[in-house]
Amino acid sequence: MMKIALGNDHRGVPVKQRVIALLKELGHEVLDLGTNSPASVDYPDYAVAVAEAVARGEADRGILICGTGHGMCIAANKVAGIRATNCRDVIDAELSRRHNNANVLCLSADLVGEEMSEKMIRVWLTTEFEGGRHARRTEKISAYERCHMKTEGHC
Ligand SMILES: O=C(CO)[C@H](O)[C@H](O)[C@H](O)COP(=O)(O)O
Repeated sequence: MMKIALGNDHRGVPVKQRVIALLKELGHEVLDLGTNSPASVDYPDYAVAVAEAVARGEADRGILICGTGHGMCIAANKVAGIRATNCRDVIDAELSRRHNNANVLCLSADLVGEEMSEKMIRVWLTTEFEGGRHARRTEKISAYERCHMKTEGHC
């Protein structure tokens, strides 16, 4: 079982409640980093909070939800050690694990139904990274991070 950090903007609040119920049903621990209000917020604040929790090892994986998933994905990938992918179907979610070892799953609250989001989460949580040639590629990303990215601390 894993500890999953969750973050969302105002558009993701209802989907997040479904995601929490699913994760608990599957026996995972949830670290809910907000928001839990319909008031408008800025997605980078939640993307970075979740990404840093995963990068620091405070959570095993992260799930982020905004209107499209794009903003969350762009922001989360600014944190060293994060491989966030914005997925729209089950194959997408599976390949993001098998080939990319994705540790943050970004979801669209507006463009993907809750049933599909649940299916993607089930697959994403249970699919292993294949390693091999894919590990060589993710290691190149890690090498870039080590050379060019700050690994801790905010500006
Ligand atoms: O980040 C996004 C787009 O890439 C998300 O869809 C946001 O949820 C969206 O931009 C928020 O927009 P709003 O009009 O302020 O609700």
